[in-house]
Amino acid sequence: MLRYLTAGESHGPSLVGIVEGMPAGVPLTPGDIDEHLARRWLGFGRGGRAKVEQDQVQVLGGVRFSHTMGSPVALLLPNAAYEKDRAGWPETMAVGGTGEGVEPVTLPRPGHADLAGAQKYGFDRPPRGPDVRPVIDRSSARETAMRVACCSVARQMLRALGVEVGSHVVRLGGVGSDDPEAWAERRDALLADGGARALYAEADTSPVRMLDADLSDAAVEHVKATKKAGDTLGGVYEVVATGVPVGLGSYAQGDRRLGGRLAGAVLSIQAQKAVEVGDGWRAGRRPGSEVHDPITRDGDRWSRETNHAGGVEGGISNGMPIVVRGTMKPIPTLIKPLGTADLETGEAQPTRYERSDVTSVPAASTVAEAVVAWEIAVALVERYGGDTFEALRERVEADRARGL
Ligand SMILES: Cc1cc2nc3c(=O)[nH]c(=O)nc-3n(C[C@H](O)[C@H](O)[C@H](O)COP(=O)(O)O)c2cc1C
Ligand SMILES: C=C(O[C@@H]1CC(C(=O)O)=C[C@@H](OP(=O)(O)O)[C@H]1O)C(=O)O
Repeated sequence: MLRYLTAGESHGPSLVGIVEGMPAGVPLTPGDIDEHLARRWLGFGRGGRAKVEQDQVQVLGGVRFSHTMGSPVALLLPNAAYEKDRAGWPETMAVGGTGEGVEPVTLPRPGHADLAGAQKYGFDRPPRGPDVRPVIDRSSARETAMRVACCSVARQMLRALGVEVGSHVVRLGGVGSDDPEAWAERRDALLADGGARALYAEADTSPVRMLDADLSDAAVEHVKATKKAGDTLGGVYEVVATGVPVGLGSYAQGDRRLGGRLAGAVLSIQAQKAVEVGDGWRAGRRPGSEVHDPITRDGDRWSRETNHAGGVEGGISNGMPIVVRGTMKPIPTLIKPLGTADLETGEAQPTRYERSDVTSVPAASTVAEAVVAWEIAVALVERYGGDTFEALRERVEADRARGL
């Protein structure tokens, strides 16, 4: 069984991660992980923290001679912010510190985890509060850096099997579209050329990870204007996986269905509010004759004329590219104040602004890539078994030889 856990606070010393169940023999270097960590920082609209962090992972266990060993892969990612950002913090906010001199935060932000988290863990009242800092520190999407690192281990396994996962942003606030027909031609040309890796490489050349140059320019202007207005933006992105074998997931139990697992993974990312698989919402508006993909026999392979299903039928991968779209809400920290109330006094107050992203949709798209890759890897190891990578690959190749 493949699984991972992350730990660590956004303004603590480090993030840590453990990836358990990776087969022995997967090629892996720290650079393979750093590639995706750097991609997570791409994207116009991020705030001051982007200038502080230089994410470079340390691999502390589970890898020797640039290959996994079947033992847990242990990862460490120091937070540069801990030392660089706030003078005096490391001492007073350390595990054994007193918090002295660090002002508590008592104005919870609408849309962030502040209030619900403080109520849940008792930081809304003495003796632990009122102070939402501990909530901010773990609910922060800083955690996605370690998630990307953990999932990158799985991506290396997938890559060695010819499976790639990529993404691109299709809407930033009011700019872009939710209709896949608007970008299908460009996307499919890239996929035909170099699979999902070509898709993400092309998206990475845009400051907002959009494929269309005019839209990309318009989105940058939209982010600038939104920032000037003291506001924030959400958006929509699409994740595509290519080279996925037939037969991952199952209809046999609800929790084994691939669509649910992919959707759950995307919604597990901070600030993600909706997911579509294939045609998604549009499938509900169209007759069956325009939604179901005609089956064809292509040489020794079964195929589909179209891919409205997004590569998943009956909760199982069907060999077509897997297509998932996610919607991210706007960032909850705004320069323009929102209404809140002070945890100490209950008095109505406007929110207070500290540095923040204006939009993080481009970053979120890379995190979604990572978690989609992870779910595909989990389903792949479930189907093919995974003590050694060589045995896994042999089984995948045997299936491929019979057209799966
Ligand atoms: C990559 C990424 C970066 C984010 N950056 C910020 C940020 O700078 N400021 C902020 O208030 N929220 C940011 N968020 C959103 C919050 O993390 C998120 O809204 C919060 O954890 C509450 O969780 P929820 O939105 O899932 O309810 C970011 C989210 C992601 C995925
Ligand atoms: C640190 C990251 O994102 C952070 C996510 C985040 C939030 O509230 O989710 C708030 C901001 O952190 P800070 O308050 O330190 O500026 C973002 O920068 C990261 O992506 O690595």
